[in-house]
Amino acid sequence: MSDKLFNVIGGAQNYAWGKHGASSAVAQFAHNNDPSFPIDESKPYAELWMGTHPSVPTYKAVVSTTETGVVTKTKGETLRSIITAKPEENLGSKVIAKFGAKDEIPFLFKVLSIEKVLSIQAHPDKSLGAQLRKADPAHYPDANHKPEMAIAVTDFEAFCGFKPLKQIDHLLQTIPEFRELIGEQIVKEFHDEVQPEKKDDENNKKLLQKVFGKLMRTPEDQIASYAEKLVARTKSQPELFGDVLADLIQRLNVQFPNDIGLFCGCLMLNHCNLKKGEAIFLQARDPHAYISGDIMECMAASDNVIRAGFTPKFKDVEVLVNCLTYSYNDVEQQKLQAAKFSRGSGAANFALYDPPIDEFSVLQISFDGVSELLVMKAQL
Ligand SMILES: NNC(=O)[C@@H](O)[C@H](O)[C@H](O)COP(=O)(O)O
Ligand SMILES: [Zn+2]
Repeated sequence: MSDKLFNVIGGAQNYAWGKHGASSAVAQFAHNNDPSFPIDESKPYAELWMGTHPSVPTYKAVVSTTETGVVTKTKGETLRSIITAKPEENLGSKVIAKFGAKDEIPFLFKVLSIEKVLSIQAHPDKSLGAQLRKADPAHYPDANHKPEMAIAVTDFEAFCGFKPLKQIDHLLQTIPEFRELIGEQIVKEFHDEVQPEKKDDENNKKLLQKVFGKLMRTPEDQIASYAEKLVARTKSQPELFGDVLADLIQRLNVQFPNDIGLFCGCLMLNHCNLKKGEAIFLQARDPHAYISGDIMECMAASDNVIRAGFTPKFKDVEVLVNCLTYSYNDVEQQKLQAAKFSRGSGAANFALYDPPIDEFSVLQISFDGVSELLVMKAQL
């Protein structure tokens, strides 16, 4: 086998929101790849990283077979050191010229297995990534942007992007707790001035930022008391929300009681459901939060996350409120359709997930359920 095609051993992240033990796709994939990977039923296995990001090294697997024919794998050198040793050979001059690095691949590839909702978050673009890294290196581990794509491996749900403005206006008009938190003046301004039919309109985005900013700057104790009333209303007047939204608020309230995410996520962001094989693409500065399911995720090589709700981790509310795109769209527009792969042939089925960025595309190769491979390449 070519020395350029080799098996790697990725690294797992045990974030609290991950599925536990062997129910986690992360634990299954890691153990299937490396039988010495221990699975502890009491532990969450949230992410499996494969890439050259220094936060979680990936290793070349050293495969050996014992006299009795048992295949064992041990960690060899890191993928980062292999690339650094021969950058031209391993990355190619075009990738080096395009992305400027000689010690890393331009993307990071992950498996995520989600039991509890992830943080309401966004990721910086390149200029903000560099600023955050310089200003706050403790919370921002690199200077890169982090556009990302999620491909559903099982049924998957997520918040992605702001709801259509008409839906937000309707919720502001009909849900007292939401209306009172935002305040009559902004609610009226939004209702009178917003023009939902206008796509990508600057004034619409300013009005949306006013609503979101007012909400996100509300003191936590005030949020908690309003959230308690909101959850009670989903039970006393579910018709105001619709069954799906009422259920979602109740379900996430169990995970993060009286959290601001019940307002900024459930009432302002699109609730997106993906079937296996469907995908969403999140530009830098798009608000999102993954809710449940197993996915393959590919992103630019970064771990910069700007959080503001549904999380015990560091929240950077002002940075988030000031950086978002405030684009708004319906759920279907958020999905990324797989394209035909013209160079594919033979018995396999090919699906190309090709987002509008340079760092990666993802090619899914499946052999009628026998096995599926996901291959990435930097677009040049
Ligand atoms: N949208 N998904 C991602 O960005 C993942 O790659 C991140 O690693 C997770 O969002 C991190 O989530 P927490 O900050 O632990 O809530
Ligand atoms: Zn994200």
